[in-house]
Amino acid sequence: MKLTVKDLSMEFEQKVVLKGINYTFESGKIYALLGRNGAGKTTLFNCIASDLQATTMEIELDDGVNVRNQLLQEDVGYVISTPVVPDFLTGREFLRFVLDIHKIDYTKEELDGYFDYLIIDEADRDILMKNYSHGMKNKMQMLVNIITKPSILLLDEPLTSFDVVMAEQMKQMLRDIKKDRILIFSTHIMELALDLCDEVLVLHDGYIQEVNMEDLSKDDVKTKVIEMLSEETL
Ligand SMILES: Nc1ncnc2c1ncn2[C@@H]1O[C@H](COP(=O)(O)OP(=O)(O)OP(=O)(O)O)[C@@H](O)[C@H]1O
Repeated sequence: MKLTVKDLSMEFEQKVVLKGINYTFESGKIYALLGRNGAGKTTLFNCIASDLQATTMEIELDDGVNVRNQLLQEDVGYVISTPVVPDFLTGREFLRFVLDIHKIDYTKEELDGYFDYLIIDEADRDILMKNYSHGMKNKMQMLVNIITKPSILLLDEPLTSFDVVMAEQMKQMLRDIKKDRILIFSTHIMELALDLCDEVLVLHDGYIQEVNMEDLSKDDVKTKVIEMLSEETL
């Protein structure tokens, strides 16, 4: 599967944030998106997820059989660092709701299996999610995206609230699912990008540049990324 983003620009009233993004993302790889604060990483995700109307953008999704020029809502999963879950539902009610609307059959054991997988304590499964910690809300958000299997998964700094055990488990899960999905992962943690991701992309001055990592050590890549992000303009 391939997702091609062409001529993506995004201009807010006072500021041009994205000037011309052209890139083809492929399934089987995890892409790290690095950029300075305010570079436009979230804006880029919002445009791909149609949460924002880009000023200009063309899209091509090639699943190997068909090519489409529009993304459907179910094509894109979006995990944001500040998770939004319905506070008035318990974790179990929310999960049931998600499974029901996606017409996925489940037994009580399978439902508990999802919570077990995410290491959500039995005592927490039937309390309102408004009482969940930030990390627990994030887990629920991640779980929805595991269950619904969107072709494109946008992850905006998703691991920062997870404890070390959960973060490792999530990294492994992302490696496991990358074969059939396009995964784009924004982070400020360079070690995480280099550990988890197959390609490193730098968003700077409104454009994306791929970091050629061939024959480079991790330290060399880090130096290169910092140099790229420090440039006044590309
Ligand atoms: N709805 C909006 N209206 C006006 N300006 C916006 C809007 N959304 C984002 N911006 C501006 O776009 C720029 C990019 O913001 P964005 O959140 O995409 O950056 P980011 O790379 O995700 O930053 P960070 O790493 O700090 O999270 C910022 O200058 C921001 O103020």
